[in-house]
Amino acid sequence: MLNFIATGLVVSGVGILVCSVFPIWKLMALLPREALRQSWYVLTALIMIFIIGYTAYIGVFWGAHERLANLVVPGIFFLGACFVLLVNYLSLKTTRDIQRMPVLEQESITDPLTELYNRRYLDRCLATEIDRANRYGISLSLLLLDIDHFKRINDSYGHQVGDVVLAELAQVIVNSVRTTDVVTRYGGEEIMVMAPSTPLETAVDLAARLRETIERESVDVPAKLHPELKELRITVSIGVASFQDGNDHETLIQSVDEALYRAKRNGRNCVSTVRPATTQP
Ligand SMILES: Nc1nc2c(ncn2[C@@H]2O[C@H](COP(=O)(O)OP(=O)(O)OP(=O)(O)O)[C@@H](O)[C@H]2O)c(=O)[nH]1
Repeated sequence: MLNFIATGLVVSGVGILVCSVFPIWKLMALLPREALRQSWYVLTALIMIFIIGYTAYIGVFWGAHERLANLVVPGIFFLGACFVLLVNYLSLKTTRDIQRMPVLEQESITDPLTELYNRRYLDRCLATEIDRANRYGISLSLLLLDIDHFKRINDSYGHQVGDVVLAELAQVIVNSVRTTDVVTRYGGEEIMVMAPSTPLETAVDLAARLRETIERESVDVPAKLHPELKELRITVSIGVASFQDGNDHETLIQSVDEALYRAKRNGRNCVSTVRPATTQP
């Protein structure tokens, strides 16, 4: 009976060691060429030597396990094999997690529909830019765009068409601003552009240019979403606000929100600031 148990432990150990090679193969496929591969080849070679050693042990000590104490070595063999499997599996999992980290980080700051940055990212960037503006006296402006009567588009053509409109609008905006500007999906159909080193007048010009471009360009609607509707035209209202000494995050956001509200109140499809000046189409 004890011989049977000892053989069972060692044979199971061999099986576990064989299995422990698979995580290494998978892990090596994930690693960049030659990076650390040598070490994993050495580990694989050691596992092969262990397997030979385990097998030799069975042959040499066949039928020699008559006392309970004789099970200590087969027991250690078995647990050693479990240890190797666990270490290899955890190494594979850790490597996968590390490789996924940049993807997860990107996903956590990206809006999936528009592929713009999300509000979390804006808050982070805005805090940094406000610090910079405060310290070095650099200008900083925000533009808040809101699609006019977007509810009507959703109600008339469906939410999927609304989603297409949002995604295309996002691309138009991204293609129209500087690469240093940060474009984010701020809310449902609101898009915020943070323009560092941009004074109010320049930001208002940018907003006017964006408004015109959006009014001029039509949104292509895929036939499968709405067979009769090939293209759709939209307009946006834009609020603009700039950083002034002593402004904090909340005040700046409140100002741009207020400016957008003014633009809506002034009849939509226009640009407005918290100051009285308003540019009409
Ligand atoms: N398709 C789609 N619609 C959205 C999304 N997020 C918000 N909305 C819709 O946006 C609409 C916003 O409606 P309102 O706040 O009444 O604004 P509006 O109709 O654009 O009117 P004004 O802003 O006053 O010109 C609602 O119908 C929301 O359901 C989205 O991700 N996809």
